[in-house]
Amino acid sequence: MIQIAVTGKPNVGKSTFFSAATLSDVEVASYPFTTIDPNRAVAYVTTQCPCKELGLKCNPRNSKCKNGIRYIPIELIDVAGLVPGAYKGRGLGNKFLDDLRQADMFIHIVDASGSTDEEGKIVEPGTQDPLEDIKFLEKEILMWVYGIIGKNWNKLVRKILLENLKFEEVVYDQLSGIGVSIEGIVKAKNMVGSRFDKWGKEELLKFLKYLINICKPMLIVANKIDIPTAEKNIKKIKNKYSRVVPASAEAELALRKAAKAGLIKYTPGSSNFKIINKDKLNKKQISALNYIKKNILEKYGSTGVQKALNKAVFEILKMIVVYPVENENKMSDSQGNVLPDAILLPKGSTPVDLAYKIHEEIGENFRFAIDARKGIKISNDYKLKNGDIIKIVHTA
Ligand SMILES: Nc1nc2c(ncn2[C@@H]2O[C@H](COP(=O)(O)OP(=O)(O)OP(=O)(O)O)[C@@H](O)[C@H]2O)c(=O)[nH]1
Repeated sequence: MIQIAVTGKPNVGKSTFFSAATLSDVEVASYPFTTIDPNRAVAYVTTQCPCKELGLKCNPRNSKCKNGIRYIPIELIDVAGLVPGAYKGRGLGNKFLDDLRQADMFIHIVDASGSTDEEGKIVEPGTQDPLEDIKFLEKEILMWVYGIIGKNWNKLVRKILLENLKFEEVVYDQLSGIGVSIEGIVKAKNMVGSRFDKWGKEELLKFLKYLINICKPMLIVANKIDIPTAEKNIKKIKNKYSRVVPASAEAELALRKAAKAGLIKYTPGSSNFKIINKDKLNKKQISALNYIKKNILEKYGSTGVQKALNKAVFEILKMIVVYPVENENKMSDSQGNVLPDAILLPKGSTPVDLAYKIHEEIGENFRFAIDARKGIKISNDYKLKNGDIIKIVHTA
């Protein structure tokens, strides 16, 4: 399953974001992994389920479908203990970096309203610059990676030259534990441009910065947009960073709780909700809902929480959703479950990649694939598209 680390200094709303993202009124009881441990839980990305377009009633197994929206599980890791100097082991530094090691990317939550200082203490809104928090996290991660490879750098360079080794393979050996790839190393090296044996500390840091951006991409969630001072700061953050989603984790949590309690009808990510049980709401609750509607949903289009998850998976990690079926006429598995599984795959994946993702044996015995919508055989180098329904034909 895709793993996303949720990071940020204390009091920015990490736990609120985490609770909101992992609270669902879609029936999740059948998932044994809903709460993995206190710091890990299952959240969802959402996409249109093909059931609506095909006029079918689906019976999902690995995901859920509600009103034609497919909820596909991903794992969130709540990474606590980020304080300056984490890379030196301060605070829960090592735990923090260890969590990050496993993640495919991270969502960095900042207090866009500027009301928490660098240690996480509450201050007057608008007094703290959220850009400082972003720079600080980038530095922590960079120095952590530098700590792994920096002290041996000259030795490694000599080894590459003397033994005629490949740069990317030697660097990969050093850094594979933190989830980097050979392609990422080559790309980052090319981005620095100059010859690696001439690099000083500055170039090495530059290389590592590029490498982190490629292998551990970051999405910034500019939280607390319900506080007016956030607006100006969001412009500032967006001027400097391209991957930013304004959000109000608190508003999303309130809406999901109200939906779960049957008070409102609300689809995460949408720009509205409908009150269905007004009698059960008190004046304060109605006024809070009105505030959310006017100051968040109408102004920003959504609370940003679901948008952040979807952007992380579909835009930053570049995933697509493919639906494997065994019976291409009924769009079902062998037991008749229609569109049973929604599989997340990297863009550019081919039918054989899907086969391996379903099961190693199916991958090994792969023969060809059929596009179930068109009922035709597709070539083995066909690049799967988002929403494709595919039958894999394999030897027994
Ligand atoms: N106004 C506003 N407050 C929020 C929002 N999200 C969280 N908060 C508040 O910010 C405070 C801190 O939220 P938490 O979710 O506990 O923050 P955290 O980052 O997990 O903090 P630590 O557990 O200390 O690391 C709480 O009082 C939340 O109610 C938001 O979107 N808007």
